[in-house]
Amino acid sequence: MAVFTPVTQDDLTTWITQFPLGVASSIRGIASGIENSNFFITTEHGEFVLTIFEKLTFAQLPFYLQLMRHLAESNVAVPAPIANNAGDLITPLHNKPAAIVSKLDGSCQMDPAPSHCAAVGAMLARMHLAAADFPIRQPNLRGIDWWRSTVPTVLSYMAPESMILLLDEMEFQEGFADSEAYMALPNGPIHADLFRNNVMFDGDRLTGFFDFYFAGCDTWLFDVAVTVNDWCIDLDSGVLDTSRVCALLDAYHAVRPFTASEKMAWQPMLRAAALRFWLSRLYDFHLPRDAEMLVPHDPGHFKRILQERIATAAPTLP
Ligand SMILES: Nc1ncnc2c1ncn2[C@@H]1O[C@H](COP(=O)(O)OP(=O)(O)OP(=O)(O)O)[C@@H](O)[C@H]1O
Ligand SMILES: N[C@@H](CCO)C(=O)O
Repeated sequence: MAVFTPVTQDDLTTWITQFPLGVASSIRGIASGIENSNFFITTEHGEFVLTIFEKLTFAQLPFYLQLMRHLAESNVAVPAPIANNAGDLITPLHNKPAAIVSKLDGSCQMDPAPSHCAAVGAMLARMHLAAADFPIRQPNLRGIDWWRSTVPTVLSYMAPESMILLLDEMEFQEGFADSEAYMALPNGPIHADLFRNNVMFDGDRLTGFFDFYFAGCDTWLFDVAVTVNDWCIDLDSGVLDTSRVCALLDAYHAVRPFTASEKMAWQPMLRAAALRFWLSRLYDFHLPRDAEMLVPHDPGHFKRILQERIATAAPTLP
């Protein structure tokens, strides 16, 4: 159960008066999710999602909420943040930052077909283009600087064979990050965590991307690689499914054509995207916040994906 900070109906009834949403009639904790406390709330104006941020600070949050507002205003389907009567998108609740956003219709597609991957690829490209003129800059907080500081922390928990893989990959990624092809990659605000569980579909219609709380400025190709590494694989083996990869990449390319430098950087970027989630899962597994409340994601899943990307070339970019 991922409600770290409980909110009662009484808490909500008082707090909601600062929003133009009328009286709140219900609140229900959302069990899934590992980062924040999430609730579905119903008010006189409809259904919304209330999030209490457990780690992100008041200083970091404007980037995410303003980005979602910017995208929603650019007709990219994402939850629209609701401002309170003073115009603030982030307001304290139980001494933590909290926000209300619109609720997306539908449910997550956990067994995607090529058509779902194509819808995700096309919208990802539209999102990158729409976010390009977003004025706030905040780095991807799970980028290479975070990898550098996290590797020494997790190494002591790892078996020798995994340590060697991790250290070798870090060395490879340091070289990649210094390469001319990397420096030439187009960048801007990215979602950075666009897994199957962060996209809603109503039937076959994509109704929105959500959970922007790992978003940051980074290369667009990293976002594509994170997405492909989750949407286009066999979950047991990590092996890429060519038809889903091609559907996603072709649909992305039709909206925002890949550049020559992106074509050169594709294979190492898939490895970078695997490394990022192997590392965060290792960290959460060995240094859990509250061991009683969470079943940590399996780090071995992304170790397998990394090994597979090293061993087998992915379909090339169109
Ligand atoms: N705007 C929204 N509209 C509809 N449902 C939502 C929305 N935001 C969150 N949810 C629901 O809440 C669940 C948890 O949300 P979310 O993924 O943002 O949590 P989280 O703690 O950041 O999780 P994680 O980082 O593990 O993905 C989602 O799986 C989804 O069912
Ligand atoms: N998508 C991440 C969880 C954080 O949102 C993972 O699967 O490790």
